[in-house]
Amino acid sequence: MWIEDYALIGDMQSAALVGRNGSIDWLCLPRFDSPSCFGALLGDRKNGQWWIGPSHAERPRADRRRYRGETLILESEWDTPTGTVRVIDFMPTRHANPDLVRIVEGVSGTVDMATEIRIRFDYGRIVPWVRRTDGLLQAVGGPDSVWLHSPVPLQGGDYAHRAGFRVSEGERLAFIFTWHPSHEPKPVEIDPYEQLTATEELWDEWVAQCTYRGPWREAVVRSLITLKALTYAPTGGIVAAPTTSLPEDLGGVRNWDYRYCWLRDATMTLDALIGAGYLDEARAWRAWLLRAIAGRAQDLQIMYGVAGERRLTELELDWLPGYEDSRPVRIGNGAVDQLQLDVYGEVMNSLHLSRVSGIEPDHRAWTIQRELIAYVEEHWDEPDEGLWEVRGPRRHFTHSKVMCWVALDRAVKQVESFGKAGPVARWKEARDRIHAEICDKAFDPVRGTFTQSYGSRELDAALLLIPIVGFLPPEDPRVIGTVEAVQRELMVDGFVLRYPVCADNDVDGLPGGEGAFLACSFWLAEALAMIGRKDEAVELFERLLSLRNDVGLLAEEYDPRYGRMVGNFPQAFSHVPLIHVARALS
Ligand SMILES: OC[C@H]1O[C@H](O[C@H]2O[C@H](CO)[C@@H](O)[C@H](O)[C@H]2O)[C@H](O)[C@@H](O)[C@@H]1O
Repeated sequence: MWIEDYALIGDMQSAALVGRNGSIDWLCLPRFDSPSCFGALLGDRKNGQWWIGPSHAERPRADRRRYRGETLILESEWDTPTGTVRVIDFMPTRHANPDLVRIVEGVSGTVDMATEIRIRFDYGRIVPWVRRTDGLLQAVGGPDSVWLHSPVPLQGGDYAHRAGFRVSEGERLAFIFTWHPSHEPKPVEIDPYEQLTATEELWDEWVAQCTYRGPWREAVVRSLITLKALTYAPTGGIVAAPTTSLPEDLGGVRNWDYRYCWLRDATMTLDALIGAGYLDEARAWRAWLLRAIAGRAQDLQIMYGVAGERRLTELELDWLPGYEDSRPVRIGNGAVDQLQLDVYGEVMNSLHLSRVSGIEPDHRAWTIQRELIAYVEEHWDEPDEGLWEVRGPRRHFTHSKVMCWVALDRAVKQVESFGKAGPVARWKEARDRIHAEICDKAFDPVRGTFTQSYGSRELDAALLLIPIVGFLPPEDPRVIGTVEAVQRELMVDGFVLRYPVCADNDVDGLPGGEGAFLACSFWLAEALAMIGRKDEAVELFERLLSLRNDVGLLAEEYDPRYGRMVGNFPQAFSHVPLIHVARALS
């Protein structure tokens, strides 16, 4: 199954990937970052999978797939020689325990169906004990337990459970899969049809708040729903993606765990949500942020767990072969210990935007912001790992310095526009010093472009953010020169690489290549619009929209070598700039 063959369902605490053939290949419970109980995505069906589909052929692909209206309820339909059948997949809003519901619905004629379920806890490693209790199937392994309500009798064998059944026009059969801690009593069973209605209403109400009215509404709304699905409702934290180790380089080692809250990705997500009218999410995220980073500014991390956890130790799961043999499969993320100075700018910018959008002030926020600014004043001139989280040596990344400028600039604006207290003259002086140093050390006057780091020749697509964050005005020749250099040197088949990745260029300290980074391609569209080249911007934007899969989802990257999406999926970092560009071009 290609990455673009998957659709997302979720309950804003975790999410599942459903394949085009009706197979659920990824689900971690009870949280996004819990061990998987369906892990076939990173191995095979023996690592956990639940398939439902017509049995006239070997696991046929659905003929049609869509989300029901503007919701996260997935409908897959198969036309078979004897009739048409629909499978409705969704995860109801969480009550006591997480549920996954699969309703098989006869659309016309009569269709022979089959199902096969293999529950494997702990990322495919634990084969549970399975027993029948009160007409349900219960699987237990360590801390995890699952109860499965099946409307048809299941037969066990070869460590799986299977059934063949028939569904006729107008008939509905509901399967309910409920996870709960294994030491607790049997969970209360939900009514799947009531939950279907409730889930639909929930999404309808949420989407009704969207303020975007431009020509790309369908793409914007689907992206917003995806971002909402990546929000961990109990805390307000936002994960970068619901998957780990979907490779950036098919068969390669660039496989990372994205089931955490990056300050960078989350602040950008929040800005997109605020821009579309979603202020409650902004309030919840600000509260999450203040709890997560509470303490000393020097202890700030660039990412946290969904509840603000700080220890995200990176481990390799050697029993999983990885997606299309892309090893290693990693959980945790070593980048947690990196110095990435840009996050200070992103956090300051986001809190500034919240205030500009009318979100009521939180007195604790300014105290923390002042601590962050003090840190920036002391450390902005240090080398760091940068927003691309390079695993090579630290450098003076231009983007990091620009974002330190942003941090101070927004602090000054907080004082000047909102009457906050602070040493504004000192901050202005530091801000201007950083500006001057960047223009002096990161600009190549011969090629007329900013470069990735001080003194380097490499380009970096993050430089496209220079006009977007207001470091220089769009009409500045240095901005135009940088945009044109990115177009000349970083574009492959109409999309943008984040920086040159090739054998003789070890920018990131990792072997192998990678695809075009979708966020960067959107940034180029936004920068083109800003410098007045709107037709080119629209053309690039439309090209990017055409990469979305049949249900409107984007991974982190697109690899023109294979014409496939690569990297974790769906990725907030790709959907966020889609929303920004649609708004900018509208
Ligand atoms: O390229 C190496 C790094 O790749 C990952 O980082 C990328 O994803 C992050 C989450 O979306 C994003 O914030 C960052 O800008 C991207 O470069 C990975 O998480 C890192 O561990 C890895 O070093």
